[in-house]
Amino acid sequence: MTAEPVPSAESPGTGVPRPRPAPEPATEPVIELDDVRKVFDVRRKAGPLRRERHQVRAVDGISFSVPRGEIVGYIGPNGAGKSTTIKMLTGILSPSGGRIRVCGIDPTRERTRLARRIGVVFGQRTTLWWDLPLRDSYELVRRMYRIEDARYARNLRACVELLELGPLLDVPVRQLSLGQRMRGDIAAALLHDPEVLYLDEPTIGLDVVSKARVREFLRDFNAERGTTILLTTHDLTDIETLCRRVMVIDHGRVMYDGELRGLHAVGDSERTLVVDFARELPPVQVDGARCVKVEGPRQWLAFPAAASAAPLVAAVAAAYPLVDLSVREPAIEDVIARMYGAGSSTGT
Ligand SMILES: Nc1ncnc2c1ncn2[C@@H]1O[C@H](COP(=O)(O)OP(=O)(O)OP(=O)(O)O)[C@@H](O)[C@H]1O
Repeated sequence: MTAEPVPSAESPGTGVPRPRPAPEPATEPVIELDDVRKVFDVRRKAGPLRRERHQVRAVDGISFSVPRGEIVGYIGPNGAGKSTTIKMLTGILSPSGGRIRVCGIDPTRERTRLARRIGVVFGQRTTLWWDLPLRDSYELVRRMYRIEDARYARNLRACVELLELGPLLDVPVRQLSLGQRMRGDIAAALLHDPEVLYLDEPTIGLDVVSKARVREFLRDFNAERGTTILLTTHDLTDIETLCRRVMVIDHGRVMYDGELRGLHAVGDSERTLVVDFARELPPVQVDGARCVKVEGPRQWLAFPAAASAAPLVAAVAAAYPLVDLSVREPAIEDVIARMYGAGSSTGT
């Protein structure tokens, strides 16, 4: 955030300097929700000729704030209320109650003004023009947002370089692979320099290499530009790589708000060390882990997700003929299920 210099001021007619307003703190919230609710009225069949009205509380009293520059993981089971929250944050849906401010703007009242300050990427849908080459889609984005030439050229150059889009610029969107299209979509959302970026499942369906590339780009972009990011995902590695803070939503309420490590501790979840030995061995015995599966020379060792893998790797390597290893994260659904088993909590 750029702090504007505060001009000195005098009280009218007195000549006595008025106290200056305090400068905004560096951690000024850029997203603020206070007791936000969204109720949908739906009609459902109650007989051959009868329909009854019914209310769905998609978001049921959510309050949180996100300081500028933070990346927050916004996770939860299907139907938890994540997309509804994001739609309200963009102004697509208006809340049934409560207060929302994004960059100080009420999204419902000033949706168009807000659109210039936010970017949105939906992993399951493209915002690009299917039959146009990427370059032409970006040109349309430039006109829609009325981005000045110099700024557009600078941002396009940065996105093309960092997302490796150069060879793809003249390819019609429909001919791009899912990973290429996703990188194209992310660039489209960033050309107008948004302060806030909403990412809804940005790595869904991508292969391991494409996922890693997208995550690396987002991490670097956030570090360089200080863009605030709200990330919805079912992939725990997205969260691990990008977010210090995670919020778990269920039934339209915040069930957890804190560090991922804390969520693991609450849910008592486990990671798995997958080890390949030089030969078949009986299930290995090491402190802090238990062997949960053996398949030929490969074994799966479960250990507490909040613990470091390093001592375990050292112990296995010292005692057994190790050839290769990898660490697998638990599925988000497993972490949340274990969290419910332990009783819900707030980590902040
Ligand atoms: N337009 C709508 N009309 C009626 N009900 C809706 C509407 N949109 C969402 N809902 C309901 O609100 C609840 C929350 O839905 P929402 O799409 O926000 O969940 P979600 O957490 O994004 O789920 P997913 O992970 O599956 O995308 C669900 O019960 C859903 O059926």
